[in-house]
Amino acid sequence: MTLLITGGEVVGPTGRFAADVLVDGEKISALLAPGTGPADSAKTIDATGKLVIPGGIDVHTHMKLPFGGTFASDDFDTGTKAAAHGGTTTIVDFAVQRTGEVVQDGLAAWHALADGNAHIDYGFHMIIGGVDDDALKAMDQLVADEGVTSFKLFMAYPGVFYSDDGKILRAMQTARENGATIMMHAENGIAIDVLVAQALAKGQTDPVYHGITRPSILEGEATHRAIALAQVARDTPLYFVHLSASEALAEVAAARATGRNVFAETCPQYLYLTLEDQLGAPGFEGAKWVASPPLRPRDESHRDDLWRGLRTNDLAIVSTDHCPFCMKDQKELGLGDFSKIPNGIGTVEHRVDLVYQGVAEGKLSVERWVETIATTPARMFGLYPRKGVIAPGSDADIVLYDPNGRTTISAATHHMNLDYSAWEGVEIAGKVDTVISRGEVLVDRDGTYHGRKGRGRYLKRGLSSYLR
Ligand SMILES: NC(=O)NCCC(=O)O
Ligand SMILES: [Zn+2]
Ligand SMILES: [Zn+2]
Repeated sequence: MTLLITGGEVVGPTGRFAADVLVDGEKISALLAPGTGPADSAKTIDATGKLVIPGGIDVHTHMKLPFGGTFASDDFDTGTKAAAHGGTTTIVDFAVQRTGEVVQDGLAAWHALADGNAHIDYGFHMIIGGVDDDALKAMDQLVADEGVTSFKLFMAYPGVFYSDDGKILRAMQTARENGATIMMHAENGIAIDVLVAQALAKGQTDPVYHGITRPSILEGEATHRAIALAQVARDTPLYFVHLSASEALAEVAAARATGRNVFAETCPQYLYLTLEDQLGAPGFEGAKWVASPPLRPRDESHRDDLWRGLRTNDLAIVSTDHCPFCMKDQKELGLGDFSKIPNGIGTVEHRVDLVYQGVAEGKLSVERWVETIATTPARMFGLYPRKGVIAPGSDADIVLYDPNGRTTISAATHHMNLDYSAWEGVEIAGKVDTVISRGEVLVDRDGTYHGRKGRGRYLKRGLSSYLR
């Protein structure tokens, strides 16, 4: 079946230009001069006045992540349907291995969660929570056979996912040999645990102390240490997830200035929200925004520095770290003890809009918007050019975006399985108009959903094509 998208402005790595897009089946078949497409297409969509962009790719989600005695409230059905509504047509989620567990069993468990349930295409990173000889061998096997080419390590969460510097170095050395990318949660978890215990001992139990006991300098220190370890491992490609702090960004920028394979993402919560305004909300309300790293102080330069980092490409990607927990029965596990609040914020449905708001406010070009939400995620994680670009031969994952539309975010209208919105009431000067996945309209102009669970396919990812 052919689909012709007419009258729009295509946005891609080479800039923005007027072109019609011809889709044949699941693939883009041609970009055409406006008005020159075939008259007999089975379906035509008028994209006049719309931006025509590659489907969003969110490379950091945690559907059903086990955390703090519960599980993230979105599964691959609800979470990927919500993603589609927000213009994301691919996610890369995190399969989990803990100390003593077999890596391949963790991957199989995530396939069991996702296969047959996802509405959009998906891949997996692998969390390595227990670095040992078997896990290091498994990394090679996942790269060679399973299409898992990126592995997340944690310098935080002692006793849960934490790896010491020796384990990190061994995993980096393994990745250096098999071509994988190491993804790092960079916070000094050992020092943070001391600060947490001291706060609780003083009766400081409100959510805001989650932020106060994870100071940004301890993200900066861990970032520096991880970069040094990667250098010792002969410049293993190193990607910092959910970077939140100026100090961490400065470390990444310094390493990149010397040509190192160091990359980083940030997330919308760090671009917009703050310790005082959200985490410091009255009573237990701040639990809605408990995530690690935490939201940073309003009057420090973190948010401005992160937007600048997105412009300079010291920050290459915006992902969500979508890890939602309902207030009822989940976040409430931390009533009276902030350290028991499950960590995570739900944003997978709003990333495309929230980053576009940066364009609307003059903080980001429309080209950088597309690069950071779709093209670079595809290149960084071995999905390009199948995904991440409007080009002949690429999957027909296409979003029409209305720069003249308006969006108001609310739990009353969102599709995530979450009993509140971390973004309640936020106004976006723009709107996702139509969402197409492999040539199929999932969300049409009036918001009707046409997708279905199980249509999403597992993506065996290649190695990064973004290395310096
Ligand atoms: N970030 C967070 O608070 N929860 C998800 C797990 C992780 O990314 O560290
Ligand atoms: Zn993390
Ligand atoms: Zn995460």
